[in-house]
Amino acid sequence: MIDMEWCRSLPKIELHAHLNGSIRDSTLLELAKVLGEKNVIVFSDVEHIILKDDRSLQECFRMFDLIHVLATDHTTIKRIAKEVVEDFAAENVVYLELRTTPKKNEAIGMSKQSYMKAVIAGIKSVETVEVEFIPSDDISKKPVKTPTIVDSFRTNTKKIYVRLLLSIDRRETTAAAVETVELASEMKDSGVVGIDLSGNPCIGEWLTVLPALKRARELELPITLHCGEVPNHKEIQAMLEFRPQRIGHAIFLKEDQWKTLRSSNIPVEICLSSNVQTQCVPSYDDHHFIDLYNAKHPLILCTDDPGMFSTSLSREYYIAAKTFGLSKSQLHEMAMNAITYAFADGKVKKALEEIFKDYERKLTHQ
Ligand SMILES: CNc1ncnc2c1ncn2[C@@H]1O[C@H](COP(=O)(O)O)[C@@H](O)[C@H]1O
Ligand SMILES: [Zn+2]
Repeated sequence: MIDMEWCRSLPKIELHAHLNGSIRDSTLLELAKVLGEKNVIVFSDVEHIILKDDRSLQECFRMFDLIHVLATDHTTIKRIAKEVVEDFAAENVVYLELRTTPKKNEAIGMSKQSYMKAVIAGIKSVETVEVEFIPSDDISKKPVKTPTIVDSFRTNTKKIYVRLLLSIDRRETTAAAVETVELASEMKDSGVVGIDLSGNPCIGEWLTVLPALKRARELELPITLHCGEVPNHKEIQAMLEFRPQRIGHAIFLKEDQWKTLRSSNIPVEICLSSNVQTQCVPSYDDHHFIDLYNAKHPLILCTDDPGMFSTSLSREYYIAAKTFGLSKSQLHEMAMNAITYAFADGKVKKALEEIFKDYERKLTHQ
């Protein structure tokens, strides 16, 4: 029988998770309390908003504006990055491609660079699990031999690979978007593996961000786009023609756009809870996951915003199993296939394949 425990024990690959959408409620409440005491916000109003379930898509973006008020400074960003990695690792996520929008805030001396430095400091300060983040310098500094990821699984100590995507917010100007892309390129040796386009899909124009995405392509940075979260067919068309390495969501595609997607083989990051809770998809049963799955289209189960939608990657696998009647071996295969679509290099992918092989070996010996 497939239960949550089984889904948790399965090694998993997360390719679509936003840092500020992955914050624990308890941390948000704690941050809100501090700002409430300083009279920056009214705690009781904010408490109610944080604990609310089932937000519409537009309510989500209002919530993100609030989160960005609560989690502004470097210290808080560092703390959040640490907790988010620990939480994913606790779900047996063995490779996490975490995305975040580098933010500038002159009032507190924050630049896009210093924001990212705080994120990286957070990842490096994780305590509950071994983090493989920037292998070359990290490992050479370690005095004792670190176990390989396969060793870790044999002894049940955990290890997680973490890589970063820098997000462009659709509200940003072309210049700000280009700045993010240039920063991503500078940070290729610091764990950044690609670019994401996200933000409120009702705001911003494709042509505003296109120069930045073209620049990313010139710099050989893989790209993933939030595509079709709202029925903007002209934009969906332009995005598909751009041929990104991956897309997220892919909800409101017209018949001919489905055909284009299918023949393009662009992998789709599927976020079941996110799509249903925001009412972009009426129910799990109606989700396009199953059409893509049956058509053997490349897809990856992801959380989007586990904090915002009170979910986890294990739970997303469980929902897929329950809704679409998938077997253990189908879930296992889907989790393993995600390796192919990660933006990490070949060496990391090989190590991840080993983890899955080892997991299989363990299963057959049980
Ligand atoms: C629900 N579906 C979604 N659609 C589009 N963009 C989303 C999103 N969920 C999150 N984001 C994007 O991620 C930011 C929060 O994380 P970071 O501050 O970058 O770490 C949001 O402000 C939004 O731009
Ligand atoms: Zn997203």
